[in-house]
Amino acid sequence: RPSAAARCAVDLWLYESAEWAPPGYHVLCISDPDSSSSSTVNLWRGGHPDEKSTWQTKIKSLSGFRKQLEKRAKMEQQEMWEFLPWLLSDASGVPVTTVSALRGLLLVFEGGRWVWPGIREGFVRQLQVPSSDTSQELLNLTLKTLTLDPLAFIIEDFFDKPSAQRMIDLAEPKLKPAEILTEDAPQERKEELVDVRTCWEAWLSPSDGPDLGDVAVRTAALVRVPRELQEPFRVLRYLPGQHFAAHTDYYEPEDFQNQPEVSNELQHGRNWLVTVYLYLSNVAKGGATYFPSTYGRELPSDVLKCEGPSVKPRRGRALLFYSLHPNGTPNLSSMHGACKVEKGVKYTINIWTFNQLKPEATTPKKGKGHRKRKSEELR
Ligand SMILES: O=C(O)CCC(=O)C(=O)O
Ligand SMILES: [Fe+2]
Repeated sequence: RPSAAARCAVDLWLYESAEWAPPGYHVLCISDPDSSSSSTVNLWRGGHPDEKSTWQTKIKSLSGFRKQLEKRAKMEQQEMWEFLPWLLSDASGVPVTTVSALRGLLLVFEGGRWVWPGIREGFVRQLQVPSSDTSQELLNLTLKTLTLDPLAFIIEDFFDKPSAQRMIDLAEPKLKPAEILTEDAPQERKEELVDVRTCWEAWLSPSDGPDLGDVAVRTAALVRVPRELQEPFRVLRYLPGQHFAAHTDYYEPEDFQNQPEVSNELQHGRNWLVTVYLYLSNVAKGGATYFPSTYGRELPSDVLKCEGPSVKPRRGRALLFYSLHPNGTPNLSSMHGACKVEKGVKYTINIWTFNQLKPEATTPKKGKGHRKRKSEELR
């Protein structure tokens, strides 16, 4: 009989070394039941190649198996599961909802959402996503791991050149200097936020044009999180000399201390999960997106200092990175910024995806007293 590893092709799913496997991710391989109707379960806790455990079990119910798994994987009970239960999924991202789907390779994401495993720096994964809502065509994509902490991936040819130009043309008349509104942040934080970004911005919606609609569909398929959790797209334009200081895309509770609505959401575990940046233009010099604090490295004292792994703007290229760990907690290593453009003009589209919808209870019922959220301004 083939080994469990061979049967389930776990090599595509296990981290090469345990050192930087992120919290809240587990890999499973379940054999079909034998004559006594028991199945063999192999669990690689943490996605670590050397943390394997094996047991026999008669699987009777999905909830029973999930309880078993919570124990075996030593998952910590999370309050957040009330709103977004941990995810048990097959390798194509389909959640397991029946006992009969409990077989073969399965993945656990304690934060309740799919998070692409990095495996190792430079790892290349092939996948297919629908090209658009309206066609049956599939687009072949290659996900290349840039860093394991944060989990960041580069994708080439996520959209084509003519569509990049059309998206720029749509955004151009709407561009305005990017504003930073920080009235709710503590004083010292406000000072930090001055001069954070000097680029111009425009907001676009996926309904503004077919290219944007296609990109929305592709992004949702790529990150395996429904489109309803995407926010409107932000286009940024950087002229020579313009930059975006290092920051995180997830919300820091302290920036929302006077906005009970958002604070409450954060307490429920609602936050930004994943960011996809689309590079719409080639830039002759400068303008790379950089990660100064990978692998928990101390933040540079100068948030404008462009250092660490980086991604050069290139028309058609996309950068995908996670602000949250697979267990749903924010990752400070996801800090990033945009180096000053030195020559050329950089255009990007930022697509942010939340991990969950607003908890019902926190949705304001009345318009009065409902303040405009400052969220976008702080990102
Ligand atoms: O333009 C970039 O490369 C990064 C932009 C960014 O970090 C943001 O919009 O949040
Ligand atoms: Fe950002």
